[in-house]
Amino acid sequence: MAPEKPTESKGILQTNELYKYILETNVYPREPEPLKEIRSLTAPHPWAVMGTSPDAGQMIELLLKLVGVKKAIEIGVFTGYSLLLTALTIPDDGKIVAIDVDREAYEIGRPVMVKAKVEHKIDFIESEALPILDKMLENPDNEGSFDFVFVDADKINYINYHERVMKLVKVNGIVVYDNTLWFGTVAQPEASVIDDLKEGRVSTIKFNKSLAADPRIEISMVPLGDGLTICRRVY
Ligand SMILES: C[S@@+](CC[C@H](N)C(=O)[O-])C[C@H]1O[C@@H](n2cnc3c(N)ncnc32)[C@H](O)[C@@H]1O
Ligand SMILES: O=c1cc(-c2ccc(O)cc2)oc2c(O)c(O)ccc12
Repeated sequence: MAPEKPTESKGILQTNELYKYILETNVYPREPEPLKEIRSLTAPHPWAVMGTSPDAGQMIELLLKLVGVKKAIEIGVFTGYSLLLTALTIPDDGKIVAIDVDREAYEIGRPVMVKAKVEHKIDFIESEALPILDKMLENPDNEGSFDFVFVDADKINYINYHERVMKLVKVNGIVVYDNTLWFGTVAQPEASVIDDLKEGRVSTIKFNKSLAADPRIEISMVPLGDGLTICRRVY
């Protein structure tokens, strides 16, 4: 049986009704209007499923506030749900470096960021993420200077992003990786996984193992959306 995609479906919860219950009681009533607007602008996009789910977004918002994030990096922007969420949450003099190869998708959400008066906090860079992270590391001022990093891009590069991100985030800073359950396939035998998900399954399993063995971080894997792994840089 093909795995269900997580948006508007139950993810790893027991039922879709339970997921609907969580959204309707806890999430939608508190979701800021500009985020609702980005969701509806994104809905017709053929890859709308990639947008951060609002329940995962709520958890990220809580983390941003708990840590008091001022400087952030986002790898994987798409139409900008998580980017706008971050921009709305950090203070007016906060900054987010947001990297994505796809400017067209970003342009779908950008008018909402302008209307919400948060665009001045955003530095969108249209590029592959790895060379940008390497370039950022050439400037010693960037080392250990970021409070928060959200990684939600090509899963096969998560291992490569992690090494760079560990140098950019400060001690006690937070890094969140999305899709660390990869549609539940990380716990399924390869033979039962559809071809489209096989490559992501292998890289996600390898990545999860490497995080679990990394002494520089404390971690918690949260079964929200498609799985979020929250890491705190310890040293
Ligand atoms: C899952 S979507 C991001 C969703 C986004 N965080 C949101 O809340 O809507 C993944 C994004 O990663 C981007 N991407 C994929 N490979 C990339 C790479 N090597 N460098 C930069 N961006 C990449 C894609 O263009 C896509 O927009
Ligand atoms: O269905 C997807 C696909 C992706 C994805 C695939 C390949 C890339 O290079 C980047 C992203 O990401 C997703 C995602 O982050 C999500 O939360 C749900 C679905 C998908």
